Amino acid sequence: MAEGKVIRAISGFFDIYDTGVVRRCRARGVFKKQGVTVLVGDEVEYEPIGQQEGIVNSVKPRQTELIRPPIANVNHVLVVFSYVTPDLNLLMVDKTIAAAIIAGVTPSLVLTKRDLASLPEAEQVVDIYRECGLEVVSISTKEASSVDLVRALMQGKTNVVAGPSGAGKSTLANALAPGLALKMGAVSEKIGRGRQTTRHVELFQLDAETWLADAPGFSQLQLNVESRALRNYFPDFAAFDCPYRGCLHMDEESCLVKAAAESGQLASSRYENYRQIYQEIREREERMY
Ligand SMILES: Nc1nc2c(ncn2[C@@H]2O[C@H](COP(=O)(O)OP(=O)(O)OP(=O)(O)O)[C@@H](O)[C@H]2O)c(=O)[nH]1
Ligand SMILES: [Zn+2]
Repeated sequence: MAEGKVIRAISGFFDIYDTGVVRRCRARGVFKKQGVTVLVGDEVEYEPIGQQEGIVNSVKPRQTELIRPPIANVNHVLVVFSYVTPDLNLLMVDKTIAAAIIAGVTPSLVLTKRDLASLPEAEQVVDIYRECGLEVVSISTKEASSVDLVRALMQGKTNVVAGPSGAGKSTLANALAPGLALKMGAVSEKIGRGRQTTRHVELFQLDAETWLADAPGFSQLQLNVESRALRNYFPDFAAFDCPYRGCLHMDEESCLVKAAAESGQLASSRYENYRQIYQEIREREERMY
């Protein structure tokens, strides 16, 4: 039995990559009955048929599974935001980082348009997220040295890019892999400003161990978490050991996270954004029950 990786799914067929060769495969007939799904990113066992085809026999257990975009085994999210045009929105940055951690995927922060940003402001943001334990790069997408920094972050991982429109995601993809960006560019032109639904996730190989998922129309990961669990996905809060173990870091008198934000030991934006995201999830929960 051979093993490979699903890099594309097209109307009932799965393109399986195995040591330099891509085969168009079908899934075993019983998959449907057994409720087995095959996702892009899945590691599978397959039975080769001739040189170019095969049958997928089994799907290996997934490390991670993103729901939107539907993709398996991504282990790294490049969270791409620009300093300016559009202006950096730290609430959105914090949401995206939390969403990645909730999905079990490591986030790294890529701050673009460094050439247009003011230096002290830029350094402050970099510091906030390094304090959270993230890898942070501050780049000008058009400089080769910047692209090398990002490439180093991605090395050996299965990567997906998340970030708002205009942050420089396509420009970055173009610099990383010219062939890929051509495809991405063509797509975004066709779909214009509208929400697209027809194109599928696809994995592109950057080198032997490095993959980049192209998920058209995707910019924001979903926050699949209960309000009371949100605190577990702000790793920088763990340094402050609130006496009340169930502390939600909201309005508890003895909260050390809140105190740290007030004294400047913790970035106040991180704490304010936590509160905001907590409230948003609470409101969603209240509407549900
Ligand atoms: N000055 C400067 N401009 C940049 C940089 N990176 C990207 N840009 C420009 O910013 C604009 C938006 O870049 P895109 O790569 O299209 O952004 P995107 O995130 O792919 O946007 P969507 O396709 O809408 O999701 C383009 O005009 C780029 O040339 C940078 O580091 N510095
Ligand atoms: Zn607390």
